Amino acid sequence: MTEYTSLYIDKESHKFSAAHFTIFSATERERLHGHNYSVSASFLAPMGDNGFSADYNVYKNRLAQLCDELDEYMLLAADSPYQQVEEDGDFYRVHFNGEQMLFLRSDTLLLPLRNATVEEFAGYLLQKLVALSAGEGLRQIELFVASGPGQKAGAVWRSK
Ligand SMILES: Nc1nc2c(c(=O)[nH]1)N=C([C@H](O)[C@H](O)COP(=O)(O)OP(=O)(O)OP(=O)(O)O)CN2
Repeated sequence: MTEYTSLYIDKESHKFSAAHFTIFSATERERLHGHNYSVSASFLAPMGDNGFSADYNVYKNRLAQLCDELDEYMLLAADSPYQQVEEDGDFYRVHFNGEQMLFLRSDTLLLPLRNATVEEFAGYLLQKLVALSAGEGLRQIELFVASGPGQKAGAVWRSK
């Protein structure tokens, strides 16, 4: 039977600062604001004969890379059922409940998400982490995104 060990990466440096607003319904959304988001993850990896499972520095570097990709952007959900986003020259024009908002495209990431929430960010980053970690024998990865101390959401991937 394969022995598995869990590795936890929860570093203060794994964070990104971003602007967003959560959409609650067709008519309710938050005002634009920002967070210092933190990203952490756990990995279920096969234990090797010499008491070593997998180099956690590899996963630290991947998490840092994923955080960098989102750092200092306005994060917009492309797949919201309640808002429409169109390109308008240098801007994204966002339509929500009769309002229009303009965001500089160079400052904005239009992400394939239904909402700009910690649960959607966690799923998005997890997908990327799984792709980067393919073929490494991992059994499970759980990734968490926190919008502040004590409030976070996670997404889980399990190997088939
Ligand atoms: N399920 C979710 N609920 C909420 C999310 C989310 O991403 N997923 N996000 C928000 C807000 O955007 C915000 O991130 C949290 O707001 P709030 O907790 O009110 O404010 P603070 O982060 O400043 O926390 P304090 O406890 O007030 O310090 C809301 N819900």
